[in-house]
Amino acid sequence: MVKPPFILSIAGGGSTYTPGIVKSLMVQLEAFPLAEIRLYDIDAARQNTIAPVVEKVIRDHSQRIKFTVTNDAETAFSGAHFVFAQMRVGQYKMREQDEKIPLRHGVVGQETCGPGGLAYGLRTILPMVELIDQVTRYAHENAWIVNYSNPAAIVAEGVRRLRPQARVLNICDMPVAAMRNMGAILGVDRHKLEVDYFGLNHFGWFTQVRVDGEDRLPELREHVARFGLLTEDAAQTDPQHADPSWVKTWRNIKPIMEHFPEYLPNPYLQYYLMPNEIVAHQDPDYTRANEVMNGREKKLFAAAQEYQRSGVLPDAFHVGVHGAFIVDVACSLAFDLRQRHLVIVENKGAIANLPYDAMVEVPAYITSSGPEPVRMGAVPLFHQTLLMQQLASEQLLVEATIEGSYEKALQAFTLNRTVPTMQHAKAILDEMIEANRDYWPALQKAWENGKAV
Ligand SMILES: NC(=O)c1ccc[n+]([C@@H]2O[C@H](COP(=O)([O-])OP(=O)(O)OC[C@H]3O[C@@H](n4cnc5c(N)ncnc54)[C@H](O)[C@@H]3O)[C@@H](O)[C@H]2O)c1
Ligand SMILES: O=P(O)(O)OC[C@H]1O[C@H](O[C@H]2[C@H](O)[C@@H](O)[C@@H](O)O[C@@H]2CO)[C@H](O)[C@@H](O)[C@@H]1O
Ligand SMILES: [Mn+2]
Repeated sequence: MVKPPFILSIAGGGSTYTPGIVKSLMVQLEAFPLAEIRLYDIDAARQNTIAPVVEKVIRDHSQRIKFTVTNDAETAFSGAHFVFAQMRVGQYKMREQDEKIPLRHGVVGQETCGPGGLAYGLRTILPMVELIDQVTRYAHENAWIVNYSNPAAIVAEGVRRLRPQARVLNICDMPVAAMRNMGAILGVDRHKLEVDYFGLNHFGWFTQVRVDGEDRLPELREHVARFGLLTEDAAQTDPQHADPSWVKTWRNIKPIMEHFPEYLPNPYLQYYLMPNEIVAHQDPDYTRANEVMNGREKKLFAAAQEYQRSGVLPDAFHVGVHGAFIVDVACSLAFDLRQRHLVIVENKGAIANLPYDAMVEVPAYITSSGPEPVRMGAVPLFHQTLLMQQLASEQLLVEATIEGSYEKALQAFTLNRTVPTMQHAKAILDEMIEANRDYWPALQKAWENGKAV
Protein backbone atom coordinates (compact mmCIF):
# COMPACT_ATOMS: atom_id res chain seq x y z
CA MET A 1 0.00 0.00 0.00
CA VAL A 2 1.19 3.55 -0.66
CA LYS A 3 1.36 6.08 2.16
CA PRO A 4 -0.18 9.58 2.19
CA PRO A 5 0.30 12.41 1.41
CA PHE A 6 0.23 11.31 -2.21
CA ILE A 7 1.77 12.53 -5.42
CA LEU A 8 -1.00 12.51 -8.04
CA SER A 9 -0.41 12.99 -11.77
CA ILE A 10 -3.20 13.78 -14.22
CA ALA A 11 -2.45 12.54 -17.75
CA GLY A 12 -4.50 14.62 -20.16
CA GLY A 13 -3.97 17.62 -17.90
CA GLY A 14 -5.41 19.91 -20.58
CA SER A 15 -8.79 18.17 -20.37
CA THR A 16 -11.96 20.17 -19.85
CA TYR A 17 -12.55 17.90 -16.85
CA THR A 18 -9.27 18.74 -15.04
CA PRO A 19 -10.55 21.72 -13.01
CA GLY A 20 -13.61 19.74 -11.86
CA ILE A 21 -11.54 16.74 -10.84
CA VAL A 22 -9.07 18.94 -8.96
CA LYS A 23 -11.93 20.72 -7.22
CA SER A 24 -13.24 17.32 -6.16
CA LEU A 25 -9.76 16.42 -4.87
CA MET A 26 -9.72 19.64 -2.84
CA VAL A 27 -13.14 18.95 -1.35
CA GLN A 28 -11.97 15.47 -0.31
CA LEU A 29 -8.47 16.48 0.78
CA GLU A 30 -8.87 15.12 4.30
CA ALA A 31 -9.88 11.73 2.98
CA PHE A 32 -7.22 11.73 0.23
CA PRO A 33 -4.23 13.83 1.41
CA LEU A 34 -2.03 15.23 -1.34
CA ALA A 35 1.56 16.47 -1.36
CA GLU A 36 1.66 17.32 -5.06
CA ILE A 37 -0.56 17.54 -8.14
CA ARG A 38 1.11 17.26 -11.53
CA LEU A 39 -0.51 17.94 -14.87
CA TYR A 40 0.86 16.08 -17.88
CA ASP A 41 -0.23 16.54 -21.50
CA ILE A 42 1.30 16.31 -24.97
CA ASP A 43 -0.38 19.59 -25.95
CA ALA A 44 1.55 22.22 -23.99
CA ALA A 45 -0.52 25.17 -25.20
CA ARG A 46 -3.84 23.60 -24.22
CA GLN A 47 -2.54 22.51 -20.82
CA ASN A 48 -0.99 25.93 -20.16
CA THR A 49 -4.35 27.56 -20.83
CA ILE A 50 -6.09 25.41 -18.21
CA ALA A 51 -3.25 25.28 -15.64
CA PRO A 52 -3.82 28.73 -14.02
CA VAL A 53 -7.46 27.80 -13.41
CA VAL A 54 -6.35 24.54 -11.79
CA GLU A 55 -3.76 26.35 -9.67
CA LYS A 56 -6.39 28.79 -8.46
CA VAL A 57 -8.66 25.89 -7.45
CA ILE A 58 -5.78 24.37 -5.48
CA ARG A 59 -4.72 27.62 -3.82
CA ASP A 60 -8.29 28.37 -2.71
CA HIS A 61 -7.95 25.26 -0.54
CA SER A 62 -4.27 24.75 0.20
CA GLN A 63 -1.00 26.67 0.08
CA ARG A 64 1.04 23.56 0.79
CA ILE A 65 0.29 21.31 -2.17
CA LYS A 66 3.04 21.53 -4.79
CA PHE A 67 1.73 22.13 -8.32
CA THR A 68 3.67 21.05 -11.40
CA VAL A 69 2.73 21.43 -15.07
CA THR A 70 4.79 19.46 -17.57
CA ASN A 71 5.03 17.80 -20.97
CA ASP A 72 7.85 15.56 -19.82
CA ALA A 73 6.88 12.04 -18.74
CA GLU A 74 9.77 11.62 -16.30
CA THR A 75 8.89 14.86 -14.50
CA ALA A 76 5.21 13.92 -14.54
CA PHE A 77 5.45 10.41 -13.15
CA SER A 78 8.64 10.12 -11.05
CA GLY A 79 7.61 8.75 -7.65
CA ALA A 80 3.89 9.29 -8.35
CA HIS A 81 1.46 7.22 -6.25
CA PHE A 82 -1.61 7.75 -8.40
CA VAL A 83 -2.17 8.64 -12.03
CA PHE A 84 -5.59 9.75 -13.24
CA ALA A 85 -5.74 9.24 -17.03
CA GLN A 86 -8.17 11.21 -19.20
CA MET A 87 -6.55 11.48 -22.60
CA ARG A 88 -8.55 12.24 -25.70
CA VAL A 89 -6.25 11.00 -28.44
CA GLY A 90 -6.90 13.19 -31.49
CA GLN A 91 -8.79 15.75 -29.40
CA TYR A 92 -12.20 17.17 -30.41
CA LYS A 93 -11.07 17.57 -34.03
CA MET A 94 -10.97 13.78 -34.38
CA ARG A 95 -14.08 13.27 -32.23
CA GLU A 96 -15.88 15.36 -34.82
CA GLN A 97 -14.67 13.01 -37.56
CA ASP A 98 -15.68 9.94 -35.51
CA GLU A 99 -19.20 11.33 -35.27
CA LYS A 100 -19.61 12.85 -38.73
CA ILE A 101 -18.17 10.13 -41.00
CA PRO A 102 -20.68 7.40 -39.97
CA LEU A 103 -23.55 9.90 -40.10
CA ARG A 104 -22.75 10.65 -43.74
CA HIS A 105 -23.53 6.96 -44.33
CA GLY A 106 -26.73 7.02 -42.30
CA VAL A 107 -25.07 5.29 -39.32
CA VAL A 108 -24.95 6.45 -35.67
CA GLY A 109 -22.20 9.03 -35.13
CA GLN A 110 -21.07 8.73 -31.52
CA GLU A 111 -17.90 9.18 -29.51
CA THR A 112 -17.73 5.71 -27.91
CA CYS A 113 -20.44 3.66 -29.68
CA GLY A 114 -20.54 2.26 -33.20
CA PRO A 115 -17.87 3.13 -35.80
CA GLY A 116 -16.93 6.34 -33.94
CA GLY A 117 -16.07 4.40 -30.79
CA LEU A 118 -14.12 1.83 -32.80
CA ALA A 119 -12.12 4.59 -34.51
CA TYR A 120 -11.43 6.27 -31.17
CA GLY A 121 -10.30 2.87 -29.84
CA LEU A 122 -7.89 2.40 -32.74
CA ARG A 123 -6.31 5.74 -31.85
CA THR A 124 -6.15 5.24 -28.09
CA ILE A 125 -4.91 1.71 -27.33
CA LEU A 126 -1.24 2.27 -28.17
CA PRO A 127 -0.90 5.72 -26.51
CA MET A 128 -2.50 4.18 -23.42
CA VAL A 129 0.09 1.40 -23.44
CA GLU A 130 2.81 4.04 -23.84
CA LEU A 131 1.43 5.87 -20.81
CA ILE A 132 1.42 2.65 -18.78
CA ASP A 133 5.04 2.00 -19.74
CA GLN A 134 6.06 5.51 -18.68
CA VAL A 135 4.26 5.14 -15.36
CA THR A 136 5.82 1.71 -14.80
CA ARG A 137 9.23 3.19 -15.52
CA TYR A 138 9.05 6.27 -13.32
CA ALA A 139 6.26 6.01 -10.75
CA HIS A 140 6.13 4.35 -7.31
CA GLU A 141 6.13 0.55 -7.71
CA ASN A 142 2.65 0.31 -6.19
CA ALA A 143 1.21 3.23 -8.13
CA TRP A 144 -2.32 2.88 -9.49
CA ILE A 145 -3.57 4.31 -12.78
CA VAL A 146 -7.27 5.12 -12.60
CA ASN A 147 -8.39 5.50 -16.18
CA TYR A 148 -11.29 7.50 -17.59
CA SER A 149 -9.83 7.68 -21.13
CA ASN A 150 -12.40 6.45 -23.62
CA PRO A 151 -13.48 4.27 -25.24
CA ALA A 152 -13.05 2.59 -21.88
CA ALA A 153 -14.25 -0.89 -22.94
CA ILE A 154 -11.77 -1.06 -25.82
CA VAL A 155 -8.96 0.54 -23.83
CA ALA A 156 -9.52 -2.01 -21.05
CA GLU A 157 -9.39 -4.92 -23.51
CA GLY A 158 -6.28 -3.52 -25.20
CA VAL A 159 -4.52 -3.11 -21.85
CA ARG A 160 -5.55 -6.62 -20.75
CA ARG A 161 -3.96 -8.05 -23.90
CA LEU A 162 -0.83 -5.90 -24.05
CA ARG A 163 -0.05 -5.11 -20.38
CA PRO A 164 -1.92 -7.72 -18.31
CA GLN A 165 0.06 -7.04 -15.13
CA ALA A 166 -0.45 -3.29 -15.13
CA ARG A 167 -2.14 -1.72 -12.10
CA VAL A 168 -4.84 0.03 -14.12
CA LEU A 169 -8.45 0.38 -13.07
CA ASN A 170 -10.76 1.49 -15.89
CA ILE A 171 -13.84 3.40 -14.83
CA CYS A 172 -16.89 5.16 -16.26
CA ASP A 173 -19.15 7.74 -14.67
CA MET A 174 -22.25 6.84 -16.69
CA PRO A 175 -23.68 4.28 -14.20
CA VAL A 176 -22.97 6.71 -11.35
CA ALA A 177 -24.78 9.48 -13.24
CA ALA A 178 -27.71 7.08 -13.73
CA MET A 179 -27.63 6.33 -10.00
CA ARG A 180 -27.63 10.07 -9.25
CA ASN A 181 -30.81 10.39 -11.30
CA MET A 182 -32.33 7.30 -9.67
CA GLY A 183 -31.57 8.76 -6.24
CA ALA A 184 -33.19 12.07 -7.23
CA ILE A 185 -36.29 10.23 -8.48
CA LEU A 186 -36.54 8.13 -5.31
CA GLY A 187 -35.70 11.03 -3.01
CA VAL A 188 -32.60 9.23 -1.71
CA ASP A 189 -28.93 10.26 -1.81
CA ARG A 190 -27.15 8.22 -4.51
CA HIS A 191 -24.66 6.92 -1.93
CA LYS A 192 -27.54 5.07 -0.23
CA LEU A 193 -28.22 3.00 -3.37
CA GLU A 194 -26.74 -0.46 -3.80
CA VAL A 195 -27.13 -1.77 -7.33
CA ASP A 196 -26.67 -4.98 -9.23
CA TYR A 197 -25.55 -4.44 -12.81
CA PHE A 198 -24.05 -6.47 -15.63
CA GLY A 199 -22.59 -5.68 -19.03
CA LEU A 200 -19.70 -4.12 -20.88
CA ASN A 201 -18.81 -0.44 -20.61
CA HIS A 202 -21.58 1.72 -22.12
CA PHE A 203 -23.51 -1.53 -22.73
CA GLY A 204 -25.19 -2.90 -19.61
CA TRP A 205 -28.25 -3.15 -17.41
CA PHE A 206 -29.23 -2.48 -13.79
CA THR A 207 -31.03 -5.53 -12.44
CA GLN A 208 -31.71 -4.29 -8.90
CA VAL A 209 -31.58 -0.91 -7.17
CA ARG A 210 -31.68 -1.46 -3.43
CA VAL A 211 -32.22 1.08 -0.67
CA ASP A 212 -31.77 -0.40 2.82
CA GLY A 213 -32.07 -3.88 1.29
CA GLU A 214 -35.35 -3.20 -0.54
CA ASP A 215 -35.40 -3.34 -4.37
CA ARG A 216 -36.81 -0.03 -5.64
CA LEU A 217 -36.56 -0.91 -9.35
CA PRO A 218 -40.38 -1.38 -9.56
CA GLU A 219 -40.87 2.25 -8.50
CA LEU A 220 -38.23 3.43 -10.99
CA ARG A 221 -39.94 1.43 -13.74
CA GLU A 222 -43.15 3.37 -13.13
CA HIS A 223 -41.31 6.69 -13.20
CA VAL A 224 -39.39 5.79 -16.37
CA ALA A 225 -42.67 4.81 -18.09
CA ARG A 226 -43.75 8.45 -17.70
CA PHE A 227 -40.60 10.57 -17.84
CA GLY A 228 -37.59 8.44 -18.75
CA LEU A 229 -34.72 8.50 -16.24
CA LEU A 230 -34.96 12.23 -15.76
CA THR A 231 -36.02 14.65 -13.08
CA GLU A 232 -35.90 18.38 -13.33
CA ASP A 233 -33.40 18.59 -10.54
CA ALA A 234 -31.17 15.95 -12.16
CA ALA A 235 -30.60 18.42 -15.00
CA GLN A 236 -29.79 21.06 -12.42
CA THR A 237 -27.39 18.78 -10.53
CA ASP A 238 -25.28 18.43 -13.66
CA PRO A 239 -25.55 21.37 -16.06
CA GLN A 240 -23.99 19.31 -18.83
CA HIS A 241 -27.07 17.15 -18.78
CA ALA A 242 -29.27 20.13 -19.52
CA ASP A 243 -27.84 20.07 -23.06
CA PRO A 244 -30.61 18.93 -25.44
CA SER A 245 -28.75 15.79 -26.55
CA TRP A 246 -28.42 14.59 -22.95
CA VAL A 247 -32.05 15.32 -22.10
CA LYS A 248 -33.05 13.21 -25.09
CA THR A 249 -30.70 10.43 -23.97
CA TRP A 250 -32.27 10.19 -20.50
CA ARG A 251 -35.76 10.26 -22.05
CA ASN A 252 -34.86 7.38 -24.38
CA ILE A 253 -34.71 5.03 -21.40
CA LYS A 254 -38.53 5.13 -21.64
CA PRO A 255 -38.95 3.50 -25.09
CA ILE A 256 -36.25 0.95 -24.28
CA MET A 257 -38.05 -0.09 -21.09
CA GLU A 258 -41.41 -0.11 -22.88
CA HIS A 259 -40.02 -2.90 -25.04
CA PHE A 260 -37.89 -4.62 -22.38
CA PRO A 261 -39.14 -3.64 -18.92
CA GLU A 262 -37.24 -6.17 -16.85
CA TYR A 263 -33.95 -4.31 -16.40
CA LEU A 264 -32.99 -0.63 -16.48
CA PRO A 265 -30.58 -0.03 -19.40
CA ASN A 266 -27.42 2.05 -19.53
CA PRO A 267 -28.42 5.13 -21.59
CA TYR A 268 -25.81 4.25 -24.22
CA LEU A 269 -27.94 1.27 -25.26
CA GLN A 270 -30.07 3.75 -27.22
CA TYR A 271 -27.39 3.73 -29.93
CA TYR A 272 -27.62 -0.05 -30.37
CA LEU A 273 -31.34 -0.63 -29.84
CA MET A 274 -32.83 2.36 -31.66
CA PRO A 275 -30.13 3.52 -34.11
CA ASN A 276 -32.62 4.71 -36.74
CA GLU A 277 -34.29 7.19 -34.39
CA ILE A 278 -30.88 8.39 -33.22
CA VAL A 279 -29.66 9.01 -36.77
CA ALA A 280 -32.92 10.73 -37.66
CA HIS A 281 -32.36 13.22 -34.85
CA GLN A 282 -28.63 13.78 -35.40
CA ASP A 283 -27.45 16.72 -37.50
CA PRO A 284 -24.54 15.52 -39.69
CA ASP A 285 -23.17 19.09 -39.71
CA TYR A 286 -23.45 19.72 -35.97
CA THR A 287 -22.75 16.80 -33.66
CA ARG A 288 -22.00 16.45 -29.93
CA ALA A 289 -18.34 17.40 -30.59
CA ASN A 290 -19.58 20.79 -31.86
CA GLU A 291 -21.95 21.10 -28.90
CA VAL A 292 -19.01 20.46 -26.52
CA MET A 293 -16.56 22.78 -28.34
CA ASN A 294 -19.14 25.56 -28.37
CA GLY A 295 -20.24 24.82 -24.81
CA ARG A 296 -18.01 23.22 -22.17
CA GLU A 297 -14.68 23.97 -23.88
CA LYS A 298 -15.52 27.52 -24.95
CA LYS A 299 -16.83 28.42 -21.49
CA LEU A 300 -13.73 27.08 -19.75
CA PHE A 301 -11.29 28.76 -22.15
CA ALA A 302 -13.15 32.06 -21.84
CA ALA A 303 -13.03 31.82 -18.05
CA ALA A 304 -9.29 31.05 -18.17
CA GLN A 305 -8.76 34.16 -20.30
CA GLU A 306 -10.92 36.29 -18.01
CA TYR A 307 -9.01 35.01 -14.97
CA GLN A 308 -5.67 35.93 -16.58
CA ARG A 309 -7.03 39.38 -17.45
CA SER A 310 -8.83 40.34 -14.26
CA GLY A 311 -7.73 37.88 -11.57
CA VAL A 312 -11.36 36.88 -11.09
CA LEU A 313 -12.33 33.34 -12.03
CA PRO A 314 -15.88 33.06 -13.40
CA ASP A 315 -17.97 29.99 -12.57
CA ALA A 316 -16.95 27.85 -15.55
CA PHE A 317 -16.72 24.18 -14.63
CA HIS A 318 -18.58 21.55 -12.75
CA VAL A 319 -17.49 18.82 -10.31
CA GLY A 320 -20.55 16.56 -10.43
CA VAL A 321 -20.39 12.80 -10.22
CA HIS A 322 -17.48 12.73 -12.67
CA GLY A 323 -15.03 14.39 -10.27
CA ALA A 324 -16.49 12.78 -7.16
CA PHE A 325 -16.40 9.23 -8.52
CA ILE A 326 -12.73 9.08 -9.52
CA VAL A 327 -11.68 10.43 -6.11
CA ASP A 328 -13.93 7.90 -4.31
CA VAL A 329 -12.35 5.07 -6.30
CA ALA A 330 -8.82 6.36 -5.57
CA CYS A 331 -9.60 6.59 -1.84
CA SER A 332 -10.81 3.01 -1.80
CA LEU A 333 -7.64 1.86 -3.62
CA ALA A 334 -5.41 3.93 -1.34
CA PHE A 335 -6.88 2.88 2.00
CA ASP A 336 -8.29 -0.57 1.23
CA LEU A 337 -11.80 0.69 1.95
CA ARG A 338 -13.51 -2.14 0.03
CA GLN A 339 -16.18 0.28 -1.20
CA ARG A 340 -18.61 -1.18 -3.72
CA HIS A 341 -18.42 0.58 -7.10
CA LEU A 342 -19.31 -0.30 -10.68
CA VAL A 343 -16.02 -0.67 -12.54
CA ILE A 344 -14.55 -2.41 -15.57
CA VAL A 345 -12.83 -5.68 -14.61
CA GLU A 346 -11.79 -9.01 -16.06
CA ASN A 347 -14.88 -11.19 -15.84
CA LYS A 348 -13.42 -14.28 -14.13
CA GLY A 349 -16.92 -15.73 -13.75
CA ALA A 350 -18.70 -12.61 -12.45
CA ILE A 351 -21.09 -12.96 -15.42
CA ALA A 352 -21.33 -16.74 -15.59
CA ASN A 353 -22.24 -17.04 -19.26
CA LEU A 354 -19.74 -14.58 -20.71
CA PRO A 355 -16.12 -15.50 -21.48
CA TYR A 356 -13.87 -15.77 -18.42
CA ASP A 357 -11.43 -13.18 -19.79
CA ALA A 358 -13.93 -10.59 -21.10
CA MET A 359 -13.57 -7.07 -19.68
CA VAL A 360 -17.00 -6.52 -18.11
CA GLU A 361 -18.67 -3.80 -16.07
CA VAL A 362 -20.05 -5.10 -12.76
CA PRO A 363 -20.06 -4.07 -9.10
CA ALA A 364 -16.75 -4.73 -7.35
CA TYR A 365 -15.26 -4.16 -3.93
CA ILE A 366 -12.29 -1.85 -4.40
CA THR A 367 -9.33 -2.98 -2.27
CA SER A 368 -5.72 -1.78 -2.19
CA SER A 369 -4.81 -4.75 -4.42
CA GLY A 370 -7.53 -3.92 -6.92
CA PRO A 371 -11.19 -4.70 -7.60
CA GLU A 372 -12.92 -7.87 -6.37
CA PRO A 373 -15.88 -8.33 -8.73
CA VAL A 374 -19.26 -9.39 -7.35
CA ARG A 375 -20.90 -12.43 -9.00
CA MET A 376 -23.93 -11.43 -11.05
CA GLY A 377 -24.75 -15.01 -12.16
CA ALA A 378 -25.87 -16.02 -15.66
CA VAL A 379 -27.69 -13.42 -17.75
CA PRO A 380 -30.70 -14.08 -20.03
CA LEU A 381 -30.11 -15.26 -23.61
CA PHE A 382 -31.23 -11.93 -25.12
CA HIS A 383 -28.71 -9.91 -23.11
CA GLN A 384 -25.99 -12.53 -23.44
CA THR A 385 -26.32 -12.48 -27.24
CA LEU A 386 -26.22 -8.69 -27.48
CA LEU A 387 -23.20 -8.64 -25.19
CA MET A 388 -21.36 -11.36 -27.12
CA GLN A 389 -21.79 -9.50 -30.41
CA GLN A 390 -20.54 -6.23 -28.93
CA LEU A 391 -17.65 -7.99 -27.20
CA ALA A 392 -16.61 -9.67 -30.44
CA SER A 393 -16.69 -6.33 -32.27
CA GLU A 394 -14.51 -4.71 -29.59
CA GLN A 395 -12.10 -7.66 -29.36
CA LEU A 396 -11.62 -7.76 -33.13
CA LEU A 397 -10.90 -4.04 -33.06
CA VAL A 398 -8.19 -4.60 -30.46
CA GLU A 399 -6.70 -7.38 -32.59
CA ALA A 400 -6.85 -5.10 -35.64
CA THR A 401 -4.88 -2.47 -33.72
CA ILE A 402 -2.25 -4.89 -32.45
CA GLU A 403 -1.81 -6.71 -35.77
CA GLY A 404 -2.40 -3.73 -38.09
CA SER A 405 -5.05 -5.89 -39.75
CA TYR A 406 -7.47 -4.23 -42.17
CA GLU A 407 -9.57 -7.40 -42.37
CA LYS A 408 -10.09 -7.58 -38.61
CA ALA A 409 -10.97 -3.88 -38.49
CA LEU A 410 -13.57 -4.50 -41.20
CA GLN A 411 -14.93 -7.48 -39.23
CA ALA A 412 -15.13 -5.33 -36.09
CA PHE A 413 -17.08 -2.63 -37.96
CA THR A 414 -19.35 -5.19 -39.68
CA LEU A 415 -20.17 -6.96 -36.41
CA ASN A 416 -21.16 -3.77 -34.64
CA ARG A 417 -24.94 -3.64 -34.18
CA THR A 418 -25.11 -0.01 -35.31
CA VAL A 419 -23.77 -0.94 -38.77
CA PRO A 420 -26.40 -2.45 -41.10
CA THR A 421 -24.25 -4.07 -43.85
CA MET A 422 -20.68 -4.99 -44.72
CA GLN A 423 -20.80 -2.35 -47.45
CA HIS A 424 -21.61 0.34 -44.87
CA ALA A 425 -18.77 -1.00 -42.69
CA LYS A 426 -16.26 -0.82 -45.54
CA ALA A 427 -17.29 2.62 -46.76
CA ILE A 428 -17.08 4.08 -43.23
CA LEU A 429 -13.82 2.33 -42.36
CA ASP A 430 -12.14 3.45 -45.57
CA GLU A 431 -13.13 7.07 -44.99
CA MET A 432 -11.95 6.80 -41.41
CA ILE A 433 -8.56 5.43 -42.47
CA GLU A 434 -8.09 8.55 -44.61
CA ALA A 435 -9.16 10.85 -41.77
CA ASN A 436 -6.90 9.03 -39.28
CA ARG A 437 -3.79 8.89 -41.45
CA ASP A 438 -1.72 10.49 -38.65
CA TYR A 439 -2.90 7.91 -36.11
CA TRP A 440 -3.21 4.53 -37.83
CA PRO A 441 -0.07 4.07 -39.94
CA ALA A 442 -0.17 0.25 -39.81
CA LEU A 443 -3.79 0.07 -40.87
CA GLN A 444 -3.25 2.69 -43.56
CA LYS A 445 -0.43 0.55 -44.97
CA ALA A 446 -2.50 -2.66 -44.86
CA TRP A 447 -5.32 -0.86 -46.63
CA GLU A 448 -3.00 0.59 -49.29
CA ASN A 449 -1.52 -2.89 -49.86
CA GLY A 450 -5.00 -4.39 -50.16
CA LYS A 451 -5.99 -1.78 -52.74
CA ALA A 452 -2.88 -2.52 -54.76
CA VAL A 453 -3.65 -6.27 -54.95
N1 LIG B 1 -14.96 7.02 -18.77
C1 LIG B 1 -15.87 7.98 -18.66
O1 LIG B 1 -16.97 7.75 -18.22
C2 LIG B 1 -15.53 9.37 -19.11
C3 LIG B 1 -16.29 10.46 -18.72
C4 LIG B 1 -15.95 11.72 -19.21
C5 LIG B 1 -14.85 11.86 -20.04
N2 LIG B 1 -14.15 10.75 -20.39
C6 LIG B 1 -12.96 10.81 -21.24
O2 LIG B 1 -12.02 11.72 -20.65
C7 LIG B 1 -11.16 12.20 -21.67
C8 LIG B 1 -11.08 13.70 -21.63
O3 LIG B 1 -12.26 14.26 -22.15
P1 LIG B 1 -12.39 15.80 -22.55
O4 LIG B 1 -13.71 15.95 -23.19
O5 LIG B 1 -12.08 16.64 -21.39
O6 LIG B 1 -11.25 15.93 -23.65
P2 LIG B 1 -10.17 17.10 -23.89
O7 LIG B 1 -9.79 17.01 -25.32
O8 LIG B 1 -10.64 18.37 -23.33
O9 LIG B 1 -8.91 16.64 -23.01
C9 LIG B 1 -8.12 15.55 -23.29
C10 LIG B 1 -6.65 15.94 -23.21
O10 LIG B 1 -5.88 14.77 -23.48
C11 LIG B 1 -4.69 15.20 -24.13
N3 LIG B 1 -4.02 14.09 -24.77
C12 LIG B 1 -4.27 13.52 -25.95
N4 LIG B 1 -3.42 12.51 -26.19
C13 LIG B 1 -2.59 12.44 -25.11
C14 LIG B 1 -1.49 11.60 -24.76
N5 LIG B 1 -1.08 10.63 -25.58
N6 LIG B 1 -0.88 11.82 -23.57
C15 LIG B 1 -1.29 12.80 -22.75
N7 LIG B 1 -2.34 13.62 -23.02
C16 LIG B 1 -2.97 13.43 -24.20
C17 LIG B 1 -5.18 16.28 -25.08
O11 LIG B 1 -4.13 17.09 -25.52
C18 LIG B 1 -6.21 17.01 -24.20
O12 LIG B 1 -5.64 18.10 -23.54
C19 LIG B 1 -11.70 11.61 -22.97
O13 LIG B 1 -11.04 10.42 -23.26
C20 LIG B 1 -13.14 11.32 -22.64
O14 LIG B 1 -13.69 10.38 -23.51
C21 LIG B 1 -14.46 9.53 -19.93
O1 LIG C 1 -20.51 14.40 -24.71
P1 LIG C 1 -19.74 14.76 -23.50
O2 LIG C 1 -18.27 15.01 -23.79
O3 LIG C 1 -20.36 15.84 -22.68
O4 LIG C 1 -19.83 13.48 -22.55
C1 LIG C 1 -19.40 12.24 -22.95
C2 LIG C 1 -19.24 11.39 -21.71
O5 LIG C 1 -20.52 11.09 -21.22
C3 LIG C 1 -20.60 10.26 -20.06
O6 LIG C 1 -20.13 10.93 -18.93
C4 LIG C 1 -20.90 12.05 -18.39
C5 LIG C 1 -21.60 11.72 -17.14
O7 LIG C 1 -22.54 10.78 -17.44
C6 LIG C 1 -22.19 12.96 -16.52
O8 LIG C 1 -22.75 12.67 -15.29
C7 LIG C 1 -21.21 14.01 -16.27
O9 LIG C 1 -20.34 13.70 -15.22
O10 LIG C 1 -20.58 14.25 -17.44
C8 LIG C 1 -19.97 13.14 -18.05
C9 LIG C 1 -19.40 13.67 -19.28
O11 LIG C 1 -20.42 14.21 -20.07
C10 LIG C 1 -19.84 8.98 -20.33
O12 LIG C 1 -19.78 8.15 -19.21
C11 LIG C 1 -18.44 9.26 -20.82
O13 LIG C 1 -17.79 8.04 -21.10
C12 LIG C 1 -18.46 10.13 -22.03
O14 LIG C 1 -17.14 10.51 -22.38
MN1 LIG D 1 -18.31 6.48 -19.74
